[in-house]
This record gives sequence, C-alpha cells and structure tokens, in this order.
Amino acid sequence: MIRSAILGASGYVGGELLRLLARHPGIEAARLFGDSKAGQRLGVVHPHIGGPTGAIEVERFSLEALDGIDLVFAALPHGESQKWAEAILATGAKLVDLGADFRLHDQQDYATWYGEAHAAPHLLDRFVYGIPELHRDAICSAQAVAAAGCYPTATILALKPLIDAGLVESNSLIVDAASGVSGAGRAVKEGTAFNTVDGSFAAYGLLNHRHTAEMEQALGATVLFTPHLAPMTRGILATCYATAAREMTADEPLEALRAAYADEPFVRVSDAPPATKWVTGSNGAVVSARYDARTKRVLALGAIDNLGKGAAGQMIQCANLMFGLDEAAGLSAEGVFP
Ligand SMILES: NC(=O)C1=CN([C@@H]2O[C@H](COP(=O)(O)OP(=O)(O)OC[C@H]3O[C@@H](n4cnc5c(N)ncnc54)[C@H](OP(=O)(O)O)[C@@H]3O)[C@@H](O)[C@H]2O)C=CC1
Ligand SMILES: CC(=O)N[C@@H](CCC(=O)OP(=O)(O)O)C(=O)O
Repeated sequence: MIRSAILGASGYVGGELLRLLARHPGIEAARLFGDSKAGQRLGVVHPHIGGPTGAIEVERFSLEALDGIDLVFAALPHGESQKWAEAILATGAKLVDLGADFRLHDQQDYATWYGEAHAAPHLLDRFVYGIPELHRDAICSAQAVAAAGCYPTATILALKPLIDAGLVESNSLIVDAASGVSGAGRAVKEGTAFNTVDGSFAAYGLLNHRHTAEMEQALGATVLFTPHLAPMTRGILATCYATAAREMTADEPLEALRAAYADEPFVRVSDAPPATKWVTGSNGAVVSARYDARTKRVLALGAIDNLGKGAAGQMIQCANLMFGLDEAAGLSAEGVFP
C-alpha cells in the first residue's frame, strides 16, 4: 500500500480526498494535517467519514511526520505549499499539489496574477501541470505535479482539442463559467453565505480572475474569462465561445472532441448540452461543442464536479499515474443523480 499524507485534510478538498481514498485499492491516507482544526478527530471534522479513519486525529504539519510517507497530497490555501515543497521533495516523496503555487511556469506571470513574488521560483520547472488528458507521459515520470485549477480543467478540456484541430481563432476565446459554492472552500465568508447565494446568480472576478493565466498558458491563447457563483454546492459548467477559423459543419467541433477523447476513461463527449449534475461525486468530465454558421462562432461546453475532476479526483488520477497504478483506481464511481 502506498502511504499518503494529506495537507489540508480538514478542508473541503481534503474531505473529498478522504472519501475517495477510503475505496482506493493502492493508496491509503496515513497522516492527516490541518491548521485550526489540528487536534480534532477526523470524524468530527468530516462527519461523512466513518470507520477507523474517523477516529484519526488531525495533526499539525511537521516534516518529521513524513517519515515513511510515499506521497503527499497538498490541498492548502494559495501560497502555503511553496513554503514546504522543497523540503517535501527532499524526503523523496512524490507531491501532488492542488494550490496554484506551481501551476504557472513563469514566475513573472505568478507575480502578476497572484500579486506577490514566488517564494520558490527555482522549483517551478519541476512541476508538471496536472491534467492527465494533456500531459499523461510527463505526469507518469514526475516527482511533482501541480494539479490544475477547477475552472481551467473544465475550460481546457472543452477547448484544447478545438484549438489543436485548428477550428478556432486562438485570440478570440471567451469563457463564462459557473461554479458551485464549495469551490470557494470551507471557511465562512459573507460572499458565500446561504443568504447571499441562495436564489442568486452572480459574476465576479471581472477581467482579472487568476485562472485566466492558467487557461492562457495551457491553451496558448488569449482568454476573456468571467467566473460566476451559482446557488449549488458542487459543479462547474464552462460555456466557451470562439471565432471559427473557417467554415465547417455544425458537428465538426463535436467530432474533434470525439477524436481527442476516444480513449479517455474520464472524459465523455455528449451530443446534448452537459449538466453539472451528470458528474456530481465523480471524476468525470462531459464536453460538447457546435459550430454556428450564422455567427461564424464555435460554442464549447465542459462540465465537471469542482471537487472531483476539478480537485480531489484529478489529484488521485495524477497520483495513480505517478505510481504506475491503474489510472482509474479509486475513481470508478459514477455521478450521483438526481
Ligand atoms: N474547493 C474546490 O473546489 C477547489 C479547491 N482548490 C484549491 O485547493 C486548495 C484547498 O481548497 P479547499 O479544500 O476548498 O479549502 P478549505 O478552505 O476548505 O481548506 C483549506 C485547508 O488548508 C488548511 N490550512 C489553512 N491554512 C493553513 C496553513 N497556514 N497551514 C497549513 N494548513 C492550512 C485548513 O486547515 P484548518 O481547516 O484545520 O484550519 C484546511 O484543511 C486551495 O488552494 C483551493 O484554491 C482547487 C480546485 C478546486
Ligand atoms: C467559487 C469560487 O470562489 N471559486 C474559486 C476558485 C476555486 C479554487 O479553489 O481555485 P484554484 O483552483 O485556483 O485552487 C475562486 O474563484 O477563487
């Protein structure tokens, strides 16, 4: 059994990692770290986790606690893992980091979009960007993976094959994406309180959301990205528009997606517009696309569970590849519907 440690085990992503690892045949959650909830039993912090794991106490992180650990999952607030990454990698453990610290390859981009200098720019090259459908071979041989952000995962899966196939003008991408409220993390905030969100639908982060940089890096394109907060707990739906590079049949973008994802275990191409509820609780992504001859635009859609393919599921998918396990180990659950 591969022994993993979870940094941020008391958060939403940590809880989802624990739920998925409980059924994983090859990776166990051996050490669990938190911050303000250190000292509490896991069954109290995450009442949905039962069994023996529920009795484990959340610890405060120390490097010594990584003794005998093969794999570290980091699900920490942005800026935290860059303080620890070098020391973690020096233990020989593999690291899958979900924060944004190591997703951008260029330290100047990081400073621009995150508003501060990177504390460990010399490590940026050691991290492979963690979307297996894009970088499977590199992930297989990596010691460190920076799992992709939630909005970028939905967007990149919907658009990348269309760019690669030369169907869209890469300087014309517009992405409107909506997220469930769990995407904002577990801490109590006025902007994500029930009375703020219930019965409402709002855009935020206009023109400057940090995920824009990640999308642009992965797509090699210019993106106008507008995130929205939707009154639901889980799910992301990215609706993407691009100027068509040429005339094509209405279904040609859909065929490009089918060709790109024919052998992918987690990406499904759908004729019908995808819904977030199709992937709730799973590591699935559903994508679709059309060409509109009237406006000469291509429309593409991507739906994921922000905590699944947008976070914990993708982290485990990457870890499976890094350890030569079955890529789908622990991730076979279908979505929960209705
Ligand atoms: N939620 C989502 O859908 C997605 C989240 N992400 C990213 O994953 C990361 C985790 O997200 P999420 O689980 O939602 O966040 P939460 O706020 O729910 O959890 C954060 C976790 O980090 C711990 N923590 C906070 N500050 C520190 C610190 N200074 N040192 C050590 N541990 C600390 C918290 O401990 P404690 O609770 O004990 O204080 C908690 O376990 C973030 O970077 C987020 O942006 C990425 C994709 C999707
Ligand atoms: C709904 C909501 O607030 N979502 C978060 C993004 C989700 C996230 O955790 O960001 P990373 O993927 O970069 O880690 C936000 O817009 O800041």
